[in-house]
Amino acid sequence: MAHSIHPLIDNGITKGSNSFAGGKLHCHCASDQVEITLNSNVAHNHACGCSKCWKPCGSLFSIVGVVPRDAVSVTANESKLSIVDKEATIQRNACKVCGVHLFGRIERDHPFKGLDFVHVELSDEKGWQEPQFAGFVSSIIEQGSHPKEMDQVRARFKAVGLQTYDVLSPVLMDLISTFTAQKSGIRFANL
Ligand SMILES: N[C@@H](CCC(=O)N[C@@H](CS)C(=O)NCC(=O)O)C(=O)O
Ligand SMILES: [Zn+2]
Ligand SMILES: [Zn+2]
Repeated sequence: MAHSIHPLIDNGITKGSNSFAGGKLHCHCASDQVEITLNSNVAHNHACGCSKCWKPCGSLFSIVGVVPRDAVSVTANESKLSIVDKEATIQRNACKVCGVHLFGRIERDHPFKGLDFVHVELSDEKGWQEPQFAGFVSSIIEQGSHPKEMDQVRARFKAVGLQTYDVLSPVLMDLISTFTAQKSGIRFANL
């Protein structure tokens, strides 16, 4: 298949480092780059096929992970940031000039509130957690991928050892449903 899944997947996955404690992200501008400093590695790093997550040019998927929002600071050119869609659950802060998304933040009541969504390929440092799974895989059809190519796309994730899901992984879906249940008044013993 001609299409790139994502540069961090296409040629096999490079494992991250458990001792890696963060680094800097930069947008794609040639000058006056927006710079984000992360004082943490990412968790739940994954490929996302949805239409809203930022993808590098020519790739079918985004790679996105989370960090505690307290670990995120804008350290240069903050004035170039703007929120892509203020109504979305994840408020994606993008560079107004190059379009790269620097971080996504949740302000409403949500199981992932307190975590920011980031793309570690925007960093030159090595050691970031490697992708753990692929989510929202079927969503690439909504952006024009042919339905008959989906088996091939899923096979390419399997070939590098990643499970594919059409929403999120079971761990994350269980977290979301637990939050929803607790909000409705259900109490779980021994959680
Ligand atoms: N099929 C839809 C799925 C969009 C979607 O639900 N994306 C997920 C994964 S990032 C999400 O949590 N979205 C919340 C948001 O974008 O604010 C699309 O591709 O646009
Ligand atoms: Zn930029
Ligand atoms: Zn997404």
